Amino acid sequence: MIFRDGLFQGSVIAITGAGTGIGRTTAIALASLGADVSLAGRHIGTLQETACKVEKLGRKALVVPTNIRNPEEVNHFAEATYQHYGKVDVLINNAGGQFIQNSLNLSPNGWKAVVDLNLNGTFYCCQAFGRMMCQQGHGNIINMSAVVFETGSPGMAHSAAARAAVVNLTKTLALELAPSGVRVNCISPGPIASEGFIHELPSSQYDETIQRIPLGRMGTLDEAASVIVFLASEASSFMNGEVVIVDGGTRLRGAMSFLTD
Ligand SMILES: CCCCC/C=C/C(=O)SCCNC(=O)CCNC(=O)[C@H](O)C(C)(C)COP(=O)(O)OP(=O)(O)OC[C@H]1O[C@@H](n2cnc3c(N)ncnc32)[C@H](O)[C@@H]1OP(=O)(O)O
Ligand SMILES: NC(=O)C1=CN([C@@H]2O[C@H](COP(=O)(O)OP(=O)(O)OC[C@H]3O[C@@H](n4cnc5c(N)ncnc54)[C@H](OP(=O)(O)O)[C@@H]3O)[C@@H](O)[C@H]2O)C=CC1
Repeated sequence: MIFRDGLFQGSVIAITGAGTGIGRTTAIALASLGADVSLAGRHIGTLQETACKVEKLGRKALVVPTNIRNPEEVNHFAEATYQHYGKVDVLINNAGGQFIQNSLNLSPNGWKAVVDLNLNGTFYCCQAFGRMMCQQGHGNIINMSAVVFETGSPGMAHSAAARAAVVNLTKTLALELAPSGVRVNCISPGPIASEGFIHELPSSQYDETIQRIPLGRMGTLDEAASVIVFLASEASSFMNGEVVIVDGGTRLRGAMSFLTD
């Protein structure tokens, strides 16, 4: 990490999807820079593994198993975090995902599950933590989109639509919450070599995906996490309602299809 030691000393940071991939890497990076963290996700086992790593760095970690598709569980995540730490400086809405399917074959429930996760879940978290941040008079929310928000993406209609909505939600919240001292930004990654992405990507598409990335490789977990760390830090203090694209230039080549037939 190129950030200075102790950058987040005294900060409390809540992260969703913190048991794996970009969320886990970000939580550990922030803890290594001094932050105490509150970790959410559905699976307690992976969250506890992240918590162990955070505690080995000498920082505190609260584990709150949460399905962000459920607004009551999200409210509990926010309340438990505030009760435990007394404040939250930054919320990172990292949890998300989808499955690849042709639009015409998507079931209503499949569409709903992905929109619920990526858009509604993000909104519930923004609302629950945003209320508390506005009361405390400061805060910083970082949402997760995906580069497909801009290009569209065959095989990802549900996710691309939800990610575009997250960008718009970010802008509206940036305007609504700014007078209360809360800023809201968004990161939009392209292909990042997380286990989740590699697992979801049909193996027959691996080589083609790499070829489509102008930098000739997928981004690393650290390369996604370091942009989130920047947005979480005061180095970005005059950024609000912004979308930071981290895709090695992938979007410049247009929409990427994930369909195999
Ligand atoms: C240019 C680069 C762009 C990169 C863009 C983004 C990349 C990434 O996001 S990388 C992160 C990768 N990680 C994931 O995507 C997580 C893996 N996905 C999932 O865990 C799931 O797909 C889910 C979380 C999105 C939803 O699963 P789940 O909670 O288990 O869903 P339900 O059991 O509630 O089922 C609801 C509904 O959805 C249908 N469904 C679920 N998974 C699939 C599937 N793999 N294929 C087809 N359909 C699926 C399921 O059948 C249900 O529908 P009905 O059967 O009609 O009830
Ligand atoms: N890797 C990439 O190329 C890109 C990734 N992204 C996005 O970045 C984020 C992190 O992805 P990445 O690290 O790659 O992949 P992962 O699959 O490792 O991360 C997804 C995380 O979301 C959590 N999650 C899923 N559903 C829920 C839910 N209902 N409630 C709470 N948590 C949930 C998962 O934990 P659990 O299963 O325990 O709930 C998991 O930790 C995701 O939003 C992803 O869509 C965006 C663009 C590109």
